[in-house]
Amino acid sequence: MHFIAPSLLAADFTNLQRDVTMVNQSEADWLHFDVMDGVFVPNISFGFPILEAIRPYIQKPIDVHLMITQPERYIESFAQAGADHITVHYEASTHLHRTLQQIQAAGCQAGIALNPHTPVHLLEEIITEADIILIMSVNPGFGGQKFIQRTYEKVAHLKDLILRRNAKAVIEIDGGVNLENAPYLLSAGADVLVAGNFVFSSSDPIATIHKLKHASLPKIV
Ligand SMILES: O=C(CO)[C@H](O)[C@H](O)COP(=O)(O)O
Repeated sequence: MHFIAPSLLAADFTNLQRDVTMVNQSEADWLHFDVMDGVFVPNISFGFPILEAIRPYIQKPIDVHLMITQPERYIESFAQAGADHITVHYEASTHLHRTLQQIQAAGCQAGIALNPHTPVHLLEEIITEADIILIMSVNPGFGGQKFIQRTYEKVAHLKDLILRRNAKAVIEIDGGVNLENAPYLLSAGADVLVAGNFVFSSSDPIATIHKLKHASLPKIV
């Protein structure tokens, strides 16, 4: 069964406790937490104070996605603030092998994110060290963007690489995920679906999470 990770970026920031409670009551598996620095991506989101504020209330693992330059400078701080997983961008970390070790030494699961233009084959020498590979299915920086169709093929390539190298990494998809593309992403090999606006802008977020959680593979006729 796949995992669902609602993205806090799309929550109502004037009602964070209500939205975190909704995630607790839902079938969501993780809470996705997007950190943007205004340099690696053209937007600034939130950081340590919000993570520390929600940590006592959220009952699910917090999946921190660092869209920041030189992420290695902040690994221990995010772990101390309550992160369970820390994902850094392939494009942002010069010594990625060392950064993954740093994340795991801090007691967190270590992830690598790929921008839409970054090919999967660049992971060949590092795939066995990662716990999570996050495929960006939009250009990072903003919620509510249109899903990039080419993602399906990329997920299938990544699944092949994971199987070929006997790696343990799970495949997470982030950006524009909805009930139309979810079955095809799962069919291509996705394990975790991040969903921001599709969940938080829906009239019944708990029901929307339920539908994503029970999305089935497309039927072949
Ligand atoms: O990483 C992100 C943006 O950079 C968000 O997690 C992602 O965009 C999810 O939001 P939505 O489901 O609304 O596209």
